[in-house]
Amino acid sequence: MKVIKFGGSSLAAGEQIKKVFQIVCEDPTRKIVVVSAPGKRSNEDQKVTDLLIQCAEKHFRGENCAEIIKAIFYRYETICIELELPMSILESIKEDFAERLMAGYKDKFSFYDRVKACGEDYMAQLVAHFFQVQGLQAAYVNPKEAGLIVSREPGNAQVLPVSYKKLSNLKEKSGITVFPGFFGYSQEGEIMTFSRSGSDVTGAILAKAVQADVYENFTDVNAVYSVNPAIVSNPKEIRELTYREMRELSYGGFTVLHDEALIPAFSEKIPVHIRNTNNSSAPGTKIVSRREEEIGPVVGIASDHGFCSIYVSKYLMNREIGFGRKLLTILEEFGLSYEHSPSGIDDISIILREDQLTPSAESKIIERIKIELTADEVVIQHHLSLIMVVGEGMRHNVGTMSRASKALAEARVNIEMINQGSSEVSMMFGVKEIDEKRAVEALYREFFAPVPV
Ligand SMILES: Nc1ncnc2c1ncn2[C@@H]1O[C@H](COP(=O)(O)OP(=O)(O)O)[C@@H](O)[C@H]1O
Ligand SMILES: N[C@@H](CC(=O)OP(=O)(O)O)C(=O)O
Repeated sequence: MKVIKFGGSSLAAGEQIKKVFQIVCEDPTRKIVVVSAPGKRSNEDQKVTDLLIQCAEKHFRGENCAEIIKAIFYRYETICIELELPMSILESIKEDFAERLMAGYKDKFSFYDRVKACGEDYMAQLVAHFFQVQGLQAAYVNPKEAGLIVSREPGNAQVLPVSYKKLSNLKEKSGITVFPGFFGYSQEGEIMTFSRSGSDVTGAILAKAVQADVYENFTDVNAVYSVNPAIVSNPKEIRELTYREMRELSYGGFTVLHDEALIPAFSEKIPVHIRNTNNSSAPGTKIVSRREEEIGPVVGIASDHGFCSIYVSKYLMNREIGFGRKLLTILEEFGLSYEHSPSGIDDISIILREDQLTPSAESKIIERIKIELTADEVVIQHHLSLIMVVGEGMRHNVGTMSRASKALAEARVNIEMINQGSSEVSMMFGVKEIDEKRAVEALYREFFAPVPV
């Protein structure tokens, strides 16, 4: 049995949904279909999820949402027209939406989640209906009814282990199950979404629950490329990656797959196959435990911006028991999560996403570190990008770090910090945001091919 997930780009318009139908019909083992909300039809377009977020925020502020609601339903109406579906299906969806806006809520973020989840929920209902009209035995299944129970963390939910047993019953269902991605229900019965792009996570959870032979993730690219195609044009396609490599790369900025989507698949050793809805004959990229082909030392270079670093130095820091714990406790008390913490004898840097910090929190943090830890120096550096150079081959290959740093030096990129994961599968370079593109191009040139700059 295969679990097959289609991203927003594969569901943006009727034309795309017809391709989805063809793909599902091509293989009778494709039994569970996870869908996202309609994505962008062009670069200028908006994702339905983004429209829903704007709507929820406006409604929460007590502003008039008529225009934005119109824009949301225009997307579904267009799809119904393109698929020749009866407009009556939209009526029940519109009623449901009005109820969701009006019903009470515990807090702002759980209200947002209830609205955000509509994108996937309505898409799954339309897709199931379309499949039925085409003569396929198909049914929409709601995550609550199926037992997808998640933690009560609005916008950042995690699946609870209790879900798997109940979800495994989906295996027994006849016909095609059409399942909305991106959200589950808390134990109290509230809708909670995963973090953005979380339909990938739903697909992986279902693949684990039903012990699928493969989790197919259909998107709009022929493969996972060795570098983001928005940075380097026509980059090399990757045929096979290990779970570990893909997790590092997704975390590092390969938005093609959510980094948390690898965890359920990895624990059950279910291969993940990234494929293109617009070119289903392309071989795609397989993500597996062990790679047949020896590539490397580097398989991919990912990058992301929007980081800052808190640099703390104190003479004899290495001898002070509990220094790191106390520092992290201060950050914890401000509700901050951190990404990396490269350290030296007398100094340590904590790297975090800067959108978590406000200017006032920033000055309070600096003050507390200076006073409570009697630090000699505390400096926050903003606008950093992190570049992850990833490959299993780096573990038994000498000189990769020196090749990377030489390439960066030749491109006149100053390395702000370096960190090598203990697994030796990745190296991280912190650079200024303005240098990110140049740095990635230089590393790509060094490890893969010449890049016209
Ligand atoms: N290394 C990479 N390989 C392939 N695609 C990448 C990579 N890095 C970023 N992407 C982007 O990921 C996009 C696909 O992910 P996403 O937009 O979330 O698709 P979907 O709508 O199918 O969920 C691609 O169109 C591409 O722009
Ligand atoms: N629609 C949600 C969840 C998702 O997975 O979308 P996509 O498959 O388009 O990345 C979002 O935009 O975050």
